[in-house]
Amino acid sequence: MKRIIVALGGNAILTDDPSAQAQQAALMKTADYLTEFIAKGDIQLIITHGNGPQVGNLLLQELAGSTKSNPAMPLDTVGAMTQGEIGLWLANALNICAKRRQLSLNVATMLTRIVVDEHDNAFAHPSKPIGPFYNEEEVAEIEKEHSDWQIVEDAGRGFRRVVPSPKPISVMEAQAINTLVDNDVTLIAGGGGGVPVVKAGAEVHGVEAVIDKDFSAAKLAELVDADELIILTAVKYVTLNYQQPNQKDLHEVRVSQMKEYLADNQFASGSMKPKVEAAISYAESTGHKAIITSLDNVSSYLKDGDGTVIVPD
Ligand SMILES: Nc1ncnc2c1ncn2[C@@H]1O[C@H](COP(=O)(O)OP(=O)(O)O)[C@@H](O)[C@H]1O
Ligand SMILES: NC(=O)OP(=O)(O)O
Repeated sequence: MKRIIVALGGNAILTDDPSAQAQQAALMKTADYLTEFIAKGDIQLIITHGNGPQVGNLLLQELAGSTKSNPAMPLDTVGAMTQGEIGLWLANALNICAKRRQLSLNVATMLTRIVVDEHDNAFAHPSKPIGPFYNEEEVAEIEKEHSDWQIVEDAGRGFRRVVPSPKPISVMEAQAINTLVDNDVTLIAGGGGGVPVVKAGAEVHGVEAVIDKDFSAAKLAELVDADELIILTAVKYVTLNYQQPNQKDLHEVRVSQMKEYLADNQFASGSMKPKVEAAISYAESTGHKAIITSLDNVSSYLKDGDGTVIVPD
């Protein structure tokens, strides 16, 4: 049986409608693709997912309802809440879809803490977009109310708040994760990139940041000695000259070649670049391949290997 880590991108969870009902419906579709993949491939999946829109939205709700006797929770705690929220929906959806396909899956969601360096440069340079998109007038209003927020333009799609996104160093629940995975659990772990924590001696405490789930997925894949890392997003291929007349799909690419494309700024920061970096890091450190493709292509990938496949040199 192959052990594969998948990292689910935004389109696997959120459509235009951020209601709980719509997100659960999106996750049902996602679970349908994933259980088809499991059924066709004799695969054990370990799943991680993003939380950028959800953590930002939940933080806004916390702030809007905050009073002295019922204060808003900090970002790390809100991140943990979104692990629970999305982990719950995804586990339910996987159970339903597995039953439809007569698959016997033992699904569990693990609240995962990921150790980061409190001196990571990312704390001085927030880069992770969270929550909704704003237009220029809305940004002007928000800046009056939240002078400490950093808001940036997000790839031509509008403006979003950005928060620090330190790199994952290690996984607090490493041993528990390996125990579950070795016992054939279909594990949802490291959701939202994991809750970022720092260690000070014997103490552990959460820090206000959001880790990129693609980097956490690569860490988890190394941890459980996965055969492959698959990063699922909205596009079937990573491309060169993205959205230019000379756009070119990438199929199988060696790590050294991918590094050259990275150096050539082919991949947008905050969207495709972290995926490519995570894929390179995984392929280099494990000698296994990493795949970036679309959710709806995941079963075809199994059949014909189609998608962007990053292979070690
Ligand atoms: N070179 C590129 N090749 C393909 N897609 C790219 C490229 N550069 C930017 N993108 C965009 O990046 C998106 C993936 O990033 P994002 O939407 O942030 O990921 P996620 O699926 O994790 O939410 C793609 O759907 C595409 O719109
Ligand atoms: N935490 C994280 O990477 O979330 P998104 O994928 O939603 O940005």
